[in-house]
Amino acid sequence: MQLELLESLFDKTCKTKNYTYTYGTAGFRDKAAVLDTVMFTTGIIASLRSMSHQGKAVGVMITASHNPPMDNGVKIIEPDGSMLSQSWESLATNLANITANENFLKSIEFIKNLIISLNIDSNIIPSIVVGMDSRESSPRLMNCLLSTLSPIFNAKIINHNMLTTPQLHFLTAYQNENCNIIPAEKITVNQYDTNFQTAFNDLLKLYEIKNFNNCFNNLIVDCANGIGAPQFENFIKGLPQSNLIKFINNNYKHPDTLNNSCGADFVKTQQKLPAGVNDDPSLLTDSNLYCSFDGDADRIIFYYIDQTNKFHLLDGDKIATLFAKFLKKLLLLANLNDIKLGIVQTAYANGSSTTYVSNTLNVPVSCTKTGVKHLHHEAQTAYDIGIYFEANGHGTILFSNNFYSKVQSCLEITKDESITKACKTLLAFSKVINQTVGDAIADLLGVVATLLISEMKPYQWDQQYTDLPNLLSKVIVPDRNVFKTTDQERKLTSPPGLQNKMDTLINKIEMGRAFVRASGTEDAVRIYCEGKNAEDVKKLSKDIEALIMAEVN
Ligand SMILES: CC(=O)N[C@H]1[C@@H](OP(=O)(O)O)O[C@H](CO)[C@@H](O)[C@@H]1O
Ligand SMILES: [Mg+2]
Repeated sequence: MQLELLESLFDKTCKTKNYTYTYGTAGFRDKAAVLDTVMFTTGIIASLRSMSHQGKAVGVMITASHNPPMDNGVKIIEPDGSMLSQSWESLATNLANITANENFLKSIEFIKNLIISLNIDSNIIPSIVVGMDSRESSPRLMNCLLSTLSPIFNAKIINHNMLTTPQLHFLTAYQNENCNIIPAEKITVNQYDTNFQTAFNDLLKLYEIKNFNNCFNNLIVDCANGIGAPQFENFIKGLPQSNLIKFINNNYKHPDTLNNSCGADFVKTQQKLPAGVNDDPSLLTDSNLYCSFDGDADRIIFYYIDQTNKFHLLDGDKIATLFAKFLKKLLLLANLNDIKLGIVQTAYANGSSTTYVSNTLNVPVSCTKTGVKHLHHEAQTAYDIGIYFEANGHGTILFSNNFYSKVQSCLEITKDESITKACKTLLAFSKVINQTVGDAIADLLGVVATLLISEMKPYQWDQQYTDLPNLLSKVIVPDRNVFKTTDQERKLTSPPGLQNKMDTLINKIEMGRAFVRASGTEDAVRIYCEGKNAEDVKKLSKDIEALIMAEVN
């Protein structure tokens, strides 16, 4: 390990100094112009992480998801495909800030100490799997990321170039799981495609479904002008009825259009159709199902329009309840009552969805802090089938070992046809889902399969419960770090006194609920409000915004 090369390698690719990086909700995110240094140090941290896992492959994805085109970011993926262990977040942040603000001897000292304290064998060769989204800055930042890997660590690098975040999560895990049978350099996105195409086709075969028109005429996919466009366009070549899928906002070769008036975040926060749908009147009918990916295709939300052209959102909460109802029915059919099914949400989940899950579906529901890493952890530890979704469409389902062994043994002993079919469906469905992370493509397959098997149209799916009117907005403040929260981010502890003032306003409106927290991905403070009446919600949101502005100015 040639750590003395650090400074000369840095000077070749990076220039940002005297800058403080923070680790946000999903890794480092900032203006692309200042990210060179943190990319450089992330390559080092990823190598050390791989070495601490005996050289197993660790993934690094360059993306800023739903953020505007001039932003970018980076996240590290654990060998099993999950997000970087939280105990390493501060190590990654410290190395970035030492390198940006002190001399290189300090960075080298930090790395050496880390190797000693974590008992890392420095003879181990790290293995790194990298990918990036379609942003203009991504290739330059990739260069910074890769710059230390060969000269310092002699690392094995698999570069998948442009692909979606969940594809990289899946392929990182896949490479580790198959390291004895498939050489790493033979692993491409084709393995991802084949895996999920086969899973989806196998599930539909169980029900002999050949025609999708019982549920929708066309599926309109808004790709946010991001990397999801080429990846999903290629993917659908292996699907039946792919002629029913129409693309909008698939202009990924023009990165300046990324997330611009389109994509999951736009549609969810604006609660309206994205750009591009109105350009072609033939796309606008009440018999279509619509969906939007975000910029790196790890989120998806659905929507439809009714006969009066009114827009109806089917967000992450609706996806979670659709899956919960479907899976619970299968568990009941198979008498698998000891498999624990539950839903994990954040405070942004619509209050109606939480009531519906607890009171109508009779399914347990947990609430965690914002950020997939928190939901994922809860789903994994609390349930055998842990369905987790953020309201914005970021989520997946985790199936435990207990789930697989119970379903498998039920399948082996039963002679009952309907129990057999329910068990086979559960197993096949679990393969359609990307269990490493939320995945727009895999979640889309899961939703379409559920609708087809349940013979449900979008408006019938929507009938599960009615969303309470709600509003998500953001305000820019001089220092968002003064906003500190407790109770899974539902209550402010700082600035002092602000929560009490908010409570007085919230208590005035019927079924009022609101909270404020600092964003972990943008330089802003988010305000969420809901209540029985849309006008009250609007007013509450404005009043809270005014409180915040009075507090910080
Ligand atoms: C309200 C909201 O949608 N917050 C998003 C957003 O986080 P913030 O910390 O709120 O900026 O980006 C995260 C990463 O994509 C996502 O996990 C999260 O749900
Ligand atoms: Mg994303």
